[in-house]
Amino acid sequence: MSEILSSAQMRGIEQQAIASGAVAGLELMERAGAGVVAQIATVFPDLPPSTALILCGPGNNGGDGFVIARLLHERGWDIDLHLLGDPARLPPDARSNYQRWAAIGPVTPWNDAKIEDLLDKMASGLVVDALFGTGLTRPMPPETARTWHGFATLLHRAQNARPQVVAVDIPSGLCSDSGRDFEGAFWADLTVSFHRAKWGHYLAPSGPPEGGAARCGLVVTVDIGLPQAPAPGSVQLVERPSSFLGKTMRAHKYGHGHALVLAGGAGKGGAARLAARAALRVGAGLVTVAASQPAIAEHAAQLTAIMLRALPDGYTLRGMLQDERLNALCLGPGLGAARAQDMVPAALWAKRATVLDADALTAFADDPAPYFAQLHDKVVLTPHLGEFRQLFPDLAARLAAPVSRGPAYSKIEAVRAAAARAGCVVLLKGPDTVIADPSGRAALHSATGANAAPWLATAGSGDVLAGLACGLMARGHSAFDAAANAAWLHAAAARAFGPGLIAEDLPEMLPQVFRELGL
Ligand SMILES: NC(=O)C1=CN([C@@H]2O[C@H](COP(=O)(O)OP(=O)(O)OC[C@H]3O[C@@H](n4cnc5c(N)ncnc54)[C@H](OP(=O)(O)O)[C@@H]3O)[C@@H](O)[C@H]2O)[C@@H](O)CC1
Ligand SMILES: Nc1ncnc2c1ncn2[C@@H]1O[C@H](COP(=O)(O)OP(=O)(O)O)[C@@H](O)[C@H]1O
Ligand SMILES: [K+]
Repeated sequence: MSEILSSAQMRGIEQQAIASGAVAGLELMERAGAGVVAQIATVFPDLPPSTALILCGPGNNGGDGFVIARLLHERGWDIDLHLLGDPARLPPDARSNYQRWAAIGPVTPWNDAKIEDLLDKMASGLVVDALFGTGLTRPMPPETARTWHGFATLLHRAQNARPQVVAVDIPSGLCSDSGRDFEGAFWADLTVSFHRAKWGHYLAPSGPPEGGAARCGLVVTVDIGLPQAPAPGSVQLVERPSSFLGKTMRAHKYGHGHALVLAGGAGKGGAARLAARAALRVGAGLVTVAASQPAIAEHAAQLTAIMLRALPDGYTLRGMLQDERLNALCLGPGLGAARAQDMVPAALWAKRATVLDADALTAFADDPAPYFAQLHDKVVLTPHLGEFRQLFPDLAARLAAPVSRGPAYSKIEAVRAAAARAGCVVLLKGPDTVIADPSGRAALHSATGANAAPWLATAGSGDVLAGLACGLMARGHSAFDAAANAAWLHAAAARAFGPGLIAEDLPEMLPQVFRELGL
C-alpha cells in the first residue's frame, strides 16, 4: 500500500520542509520540473523532440511549466509557451523560473482563440498542462475550459495523429481532493505528480462530467526530496493484499475459520450461494449456508463442499452462535427485508466478525440510529452508492451537490463520516472503492486506468465481494484489512477473467490470482 494525500496535507509537508530549512521552494520546483521531463522520456521513449506547447498558469503549477520549458529546450525541443495571467503577480519561485525562461525564449500572453488554433494544428509533439495544480479551488476561466473542450474532442477523433498530453501534478480544472471537475477540466495521457499521488488522481466521481481517475491517464509520482515519513491521517492506496493469504502446513480446517452465510427464502438463494462460494475459495476452512426451511431443497441441489443448515429465525440463530467456531457471518445477499430485520440484531448480538450487505443494509434505512447503535468494530458494511444514500442521505447529498468551490467534499470524507457514525468499517463500492473505520483510518482501491475492471458491473458481483470479506474475516483478517483485501482480490479476479465475466466466474479465478501472488 502507498499513501495518497489531500492538497492540504501536501501543502503542509512542503511548507514544513521549507520552513525547517531542509529544502528551498525553488529547489522543489526544479526537481518537480526535472521529474516531469524524465517521465516524458521514460513513458514516451520513441517521441523525438519536436514542438512542445507549454501552457503555464498564474501559480506554482505554472512555475513548474517554466522549468519544464527550459529543460525540454536543452533537450532539443521547440518550445511554444503561453502564460495565463500577469507575470508580475507570479509567486516568487514561479517568477524566478519565468525570468530564467524569458532569457531563453518568448512568453506569449494567453489568448484562447490563438491556443485553440494551435491545438487544432498539432498532429504530434507534446502539450504540457501546467495551468493549475493542487492550488485550484474554483472553476477555470470559462473560455479556457471551452478551448480545451474543443481540443479534447478533436484529439479523441485523431488517435494516431495527435500530441501526447502531459499534466503537471494534476489535469487542470480537477479538484485534487475529490477528483471532481470544477468545470471543463483537462485530461491527460500522462500525469506526473510530486512526492505522493493525491486523492483526486484515483477517485472517480461518476459523470457527467467524469472526474479524477478518468482524466489522468497514467499517473506517475516522482520524488522531489521531501521527508518520507507518513503524513498523519493519510489514506492508503490498496495496491496488493496487506495480510497473509496462504495456508501453512500445520493448520487444519478450523484453523482457517468457519463462515456462516445467511440465505433467504425459496427461489432467492443464488446471491447467498455466490457469497458462500467466494468465502470458501478465499480460504475459509468451512462455510455453511443457513437458509429458511422451504429453500433447503434448492440449496441442497446446488451445494457440495459448502454445508447447509435450516435456520427459521433470529432466536435460533442466537442458539447456533453459541458455537464459537462460527467466527464470521455474512448477512444480506438475497436475505429479504423481513428476515434481515429478524436476523441482523441476533447476529450483531453475538459480536462476531460480520459483513452486512444488500438487504441487511436497506432493511434499516427507515430508522438507522438504533441499527447503528448495535454495530461494532468487527462489522463491515458494504453498500453501493444507492444503499449508502439510503443509510447516510445527508453525506450522499453532499457528495452529489454541484461543485463550485474547492476543496470539494470527497468520497473519502463521506466514508470516513459514515464509519464514525455507524461505529464500524464502511466499504463504499464503485470503480473507486473507499474503506474507512471509525478512527478515520481509510484506504482507496482504484479499479481504474490499468487496473480497470468494468466487467464487475454484473449482477451478483457485490454478493461475491461480501463473501470474500466474510471469508477473510473467518481467516482472521481484521474488518478493515478484510474489506481492503476483498476489494483488491475481487478486481484482480475480474481482470484475470476479462471480458464476458459473470459473478460465478469471480470465485473460480481466485486460484489463478493466488498463484500469481506466489502462494
Ligand atoms: N509549493 C511547492 O513547494 C511546490 C509546488 N509545486 C507546484 O505548485 C502547485 C501548486 O501551486 P499553487 O498553490 O500556487 O497553485 P496552482 O495550482 O498553481 O493554482 C493556483 C493559482 O491559480 C489561480 N487561480 C485559481 N483559479 C483561477 C481562475 N479561475 N482564473 C485565474 N486564476 C485562477 C490562483 O489565484 P488566486 O486564487 O490566488 O487568486 C493561484 O494563483 C502544485 O500543483 C505543483 O505543480 C511543485 O513545484 C513542487 C513544489
Ligand atoms: N465499472 C466498474 N468498475 C469496477 N468495479 C465495478 C464497476 N461496476 C461495479 N463494480 C463493482 O462491482 C460490485 C457491484 O456490486 P453491487 O452493486 O452490490 O452489485 P450486485 O448487487 O449485483 O451484487 C462492486 O464491488 C463494485 O465496486
Ligand atoms: K496541471
